[in-house]
Amino acid sequence: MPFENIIVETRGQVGLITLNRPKALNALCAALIRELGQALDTFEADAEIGAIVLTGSEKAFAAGADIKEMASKSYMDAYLEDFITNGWERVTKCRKPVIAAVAGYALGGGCEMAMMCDFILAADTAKFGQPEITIGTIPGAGGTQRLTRAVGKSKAMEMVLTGRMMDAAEAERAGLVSRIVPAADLLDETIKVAERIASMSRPIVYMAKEAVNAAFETTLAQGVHLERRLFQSAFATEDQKEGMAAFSEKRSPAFKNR
Ligand SMILES: CC(C)(O)CC(=O)SCCNC(=O)CCNC(=O)[C@H](O)C(C)(C)COP(=O)(O)OP(=O)(O)OC[C@H]1O[C@@H](n2cnc3c(N)ncnc32)[C@H](O)[C@@H]1OP(=O)(O)O
Repeated sequence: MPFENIIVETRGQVGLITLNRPKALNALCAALIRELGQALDTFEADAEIGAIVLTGSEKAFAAGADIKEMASKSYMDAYLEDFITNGWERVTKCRKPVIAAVAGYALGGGCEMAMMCDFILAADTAKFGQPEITIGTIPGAGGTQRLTRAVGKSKAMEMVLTGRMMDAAEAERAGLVSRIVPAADLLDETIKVAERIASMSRPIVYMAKEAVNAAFETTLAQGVHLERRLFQSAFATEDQKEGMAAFSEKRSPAFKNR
């Protein structure tokens, strides 16, 4: 499928989506968001793909929503098109794990898009921020909620109220990113991580992702209850039998995704 704002490739069992509007620092225009949704739909439907990587360029993962495109919207435009919900949250609906590989700027909607992924690997050049306040608005794609859950109220509030950026080291200390990788190795390392996930049992990966995500949506008791039921369900899979047999027989498991 031809895309104008993203590059879509596969690397073995990994689906790779590269945001590709270099002149606008990958600003997230409506067409890009539409294309991203189509690419995610394709990878979700592809039985060969076990994990997805979303990345940008060396200079920018994404510098936010396209300011020039949204500047003249009226309230009624924003309300009727459900501006920012529509399409943006597609990544949060993926069952396959989506990893953000972030180098350079991840600002505004760029930071929000990275946070919608399952986890973030950051280059040492990464800079995260919610600078919407500096252009007379507030985060509208989940930033006030996901950043607060990721780094706590104090840091999130400071960033949202001042627009200050966080570098990669601060983002790692605060728990926003899982780890930092030298910029030159970011994509290879992220694909390696995605390949490892893709080599695991697909249904078990889905269960694990569902259980971790529940931690953000439920009480502790409800989350632990869901985890227990999913854990018990794993015993209904062929892959649980295979994984545990392979351990005892000191060999690698051959998962069948069943
Ligand atoms: C999703 C919501 C609801 O939460 C809302 C948002 O996301 S609002 C957007 C939040 N993001 C920002 O406010 C960041 C805006 N960009 C910048 O502050 C700077 O571009 C920078 C600090 C990231 C980089 O600065 P610099 O290296 O000096 O490059 P520039 O010359 O500024 O940019 C190069 C080129 O890209 C265009 N650009 C950058 N960001 C955006 C954007 N978000 N929307 C549209 N276009 C963007 C910039 O205009 C330049 O293009 P030209 O004007 O030279 O054609």
